[in-house]
Amino acid sequence: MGESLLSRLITRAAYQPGDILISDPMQQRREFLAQQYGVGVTADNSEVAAATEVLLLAIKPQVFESVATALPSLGQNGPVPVILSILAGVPLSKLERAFPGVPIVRSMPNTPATVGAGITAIAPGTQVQPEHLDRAKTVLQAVGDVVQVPESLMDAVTGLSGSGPAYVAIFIEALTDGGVRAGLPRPIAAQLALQTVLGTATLIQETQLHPAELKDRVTSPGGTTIAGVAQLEKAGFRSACIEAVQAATERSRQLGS
Ligand SMILES: NC(=O)C1=CN([C@@H]2O[C@H](COP(=O)(O)OP(=O)(O)OC[C@H]3O[C@@H](n4cnc5c(N)ncnc54)[C@H](O)[C@@H]3O)[C@@H](O)[C@H]2O)C=CC1
Ligand SMILES: O=C(O)[C@@H]1CCC=N1
Repeated sequence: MGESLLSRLITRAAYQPGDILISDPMQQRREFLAQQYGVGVTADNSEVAAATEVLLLAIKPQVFESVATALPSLGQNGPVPVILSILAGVPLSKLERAFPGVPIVRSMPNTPATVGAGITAIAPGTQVQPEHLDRAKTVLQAVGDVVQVPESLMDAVTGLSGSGPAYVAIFIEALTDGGVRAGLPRPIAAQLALQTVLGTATLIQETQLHPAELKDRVTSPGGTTIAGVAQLEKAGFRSACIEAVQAATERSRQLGS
């Protein structure tokens, strides 16, 4: 996810590669990132503690405690940076205990950020002033839309839009398989499935139609669509989507505890 944000930030010239320093313990990753994006790299997390504007935390929640404990105090020799955390589940209370007095913005982006079509929810911590929030938004708006939510809703956001690209990808893959089963060559089925999802999302976005209204317009009496819809309902498609978001939300809560 860190690389998704990085690639778009550089493409949009929100930051110059020379102004970015990335710390990663894997040599292969460091070499790849330096070569691909021209950014500075280090294996020493404490070097990123010298960040002056934004310190993006993009590690796994499971290693947060050990990484945070090993970092020196932030802003020792200059301005205190805003910490922008994208960690699933890790609450502001835990982040603020690890970095006392530091402005922290908890956020949940998603992978369409890579192509500037992401959506990120943010929740500011207790030390965050309007200028800190602006700084965080500048980073995140370079990769898509930004919405602010109460922190209590961040796990639900993680279950929906954070994890959602995987659900949609499975749907596209499954539609493609359906086309293949119905006799279409796979490349054609894949193109039809992808453009159907993309086109429907764009149609709903541009017309502001309620999804149910669009469904009704496609569904001719006694026609093909209602036959397909009936099968989706029989297989519990809606329930599967609702339960998927719920399970991911609960997992997000677990990761932070
Ligand atoms: N993958 C996604 O779609 C999204 C992920 N996130 C969050 O982003 C974070 C990263 O997730 P992914 O990108 O999926 O994982 P990832 O495994 O692809 O990336 C984690 C990176 O952290 C590095 N790393 C491991 N230990 C480290 C340490 N001690 N110090 C510094 N770097 C270290 C790894 O080498 C790797 O490059 C997680 O907290 C996740 O909850 C948030 C939104 C969406
Ligand atoms: O699967 C995960 O834990 C991360 C958080 C949201 C999307 N991917």
